[in-house]
Amino acid sequence: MPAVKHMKWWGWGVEGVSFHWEDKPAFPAFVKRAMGIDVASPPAAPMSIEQLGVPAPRVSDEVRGRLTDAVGAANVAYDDLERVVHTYGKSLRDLLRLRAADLPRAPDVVVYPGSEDDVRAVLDLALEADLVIIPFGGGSNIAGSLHPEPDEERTVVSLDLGRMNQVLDLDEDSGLARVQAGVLGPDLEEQLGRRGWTMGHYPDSFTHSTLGGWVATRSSGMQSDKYGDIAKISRGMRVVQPGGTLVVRPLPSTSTGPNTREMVLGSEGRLGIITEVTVQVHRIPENRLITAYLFPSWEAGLAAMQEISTSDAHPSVTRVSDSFETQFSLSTRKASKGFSVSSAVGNGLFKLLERRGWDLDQACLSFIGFEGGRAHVAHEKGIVNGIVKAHGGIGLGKGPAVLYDQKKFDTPYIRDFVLDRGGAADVSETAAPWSKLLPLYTAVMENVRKVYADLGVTGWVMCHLSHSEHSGACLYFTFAFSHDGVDPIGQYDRVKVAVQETFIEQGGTLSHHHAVGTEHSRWLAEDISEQGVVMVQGVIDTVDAGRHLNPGKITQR
Ligand SMILES: Cc1cc2nc3c(=O)[nH]c(=O)nc-3n(C[C@H](O)[C@H](O)[C@H](O)COP(=O)(O)OP(=O)(O)OC[C@H]3O[C@@H](n4cnc5c(N)ncnc54)[C@H](O)[C@@H]3O)c2cc1C
Repeated sequence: MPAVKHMKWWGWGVEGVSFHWEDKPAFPAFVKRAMGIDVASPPAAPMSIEQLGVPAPRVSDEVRGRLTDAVGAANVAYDDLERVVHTYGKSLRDLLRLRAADLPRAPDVVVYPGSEDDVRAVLDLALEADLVIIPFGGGSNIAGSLHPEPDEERTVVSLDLGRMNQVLDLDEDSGLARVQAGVLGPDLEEQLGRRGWTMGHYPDSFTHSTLGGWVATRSSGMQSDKYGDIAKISRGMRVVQPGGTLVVRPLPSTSTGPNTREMVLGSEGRLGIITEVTVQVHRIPENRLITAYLFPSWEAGLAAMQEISTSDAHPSVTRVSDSFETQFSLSTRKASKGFSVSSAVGNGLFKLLERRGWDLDQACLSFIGFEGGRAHVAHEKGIVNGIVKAHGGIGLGKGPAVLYDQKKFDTPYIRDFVLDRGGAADVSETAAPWSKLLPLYTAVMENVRKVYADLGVTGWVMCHLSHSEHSGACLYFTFAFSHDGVDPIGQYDRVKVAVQETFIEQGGTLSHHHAVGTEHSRWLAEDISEQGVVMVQGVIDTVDAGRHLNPGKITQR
């Protein structure tokens, strides 16, 4: 098979890497209190791929022959491991299904095209032989955007773009790079970095997600405050569709509407296969600085973020955790390095804050990022320091922020650790105007705790604000509980529905950056109106009348 990197079939990240609590002294007590989990309890026995009972591939000899003709025998796979890796994304539901050997339908074949001509050949075959195509990037989505419909009778082809991973052209005058859609985050930044450029898109899933996947899910990276989300970064694209190839030229702006670029963003494979994207790139900044702050309350932190968003400072990152996420963050700090509960208490900071009247259980940790020339960074930091002070916050310096920056891509491994010990954890995020954020937050926290009480489970819910815009921001909730072992998916559904319904009731969107998929599609009409769904379905039906492209996602049809 081609040398395309994939994650573990049963969890997050690369084989052999996992979360360890032994060097984090506060973690055992925290996870016991939050979820009732004993870190010393033996983990669930690892499953073998044979235990999944993967359904046999349904592919005629003729289709096998023609797929080989289209991309070469070395780039077509029928084995169980390849097909399982390409069945699900990484949502909690996906992982629980795998652990329950719940695999009603897997792709019948995985195909690795090496060029846009290969993609065209596979799509033309799909139209002629009535096959289904599901484009695959890194498989990191958490919205149920990948799995075939359970009752799909046609042959399902997973089209993995992983061989198409090159920066094709860099227009340095315009700051535009033409890039193949299958490139993973680190490979993209490495190719741009060699020439002194960056795209600046760093989702927490950066290491295992692709440019095409980001566009197809309307992704947002942690530095979106400066670089914009993928909708802003992507200027041009090429999309192989049943009727022809959609070409969106990389213009800085246009009044030609309705906008086809906007239609492809978030289309989750339903409007064709994105083969190339022309993205906005920037010279690597002279300085990159992330600073930590501590606020006396969530309300103070939120008010400060709002003021920063409308100030003359334009930080690259704005993030404040509520007190619950702050406690979680402190529990995962290593004993010996930088800022930790013990070192903070030891150096008297917390005692000083208590003397000043702080309730430390309410303290909220914040990270603000700055990028640019030295004078520019100093100027912006000065503005932010003033705003933080005005809202009662204090600066903690670079120490804790350096640690945050180093471990941000490791945090996802914690979920597998928890899953192995009878726990369930997932996230839901939304965006809403500033005026609605606090009531929305309060309602979500109350409603999740009510569900935990109804279910009789020990659970935790925490939140941070990030991705600030002029008119509002994203609230990102993480929920975790120890399930009863009998019906974890049913229990997860109760919590997830409570969160999502509260988002809609309180004026938020169903997701700020995780897309619709199948996980959020039941709230689509409430989010974009019934007429909005009619328009979206109309575009899908026009482009793909035969439902050959990832059917069932976004609109459930
Ligand atoms: C731990 C974790 C952290 C995460 N953090 C973030 C975050 O910070 N920000 C964020 O935005 N998201 C985040 N996500 C969600 C996920 O990483 C994004 O949705 C990402 O954009 C998916 O990219 P992918 O390449 O993995 O796509 P996949 O999961 O492979 O596919 C997602 C969808 O896009 C379609 N697709 C993929 N490639 C193409 C293509 N070339 N043409 C057409 N359709 C295509 C697929 O058919 C599918 O419908 C996170 C997920 C996890 C598990």
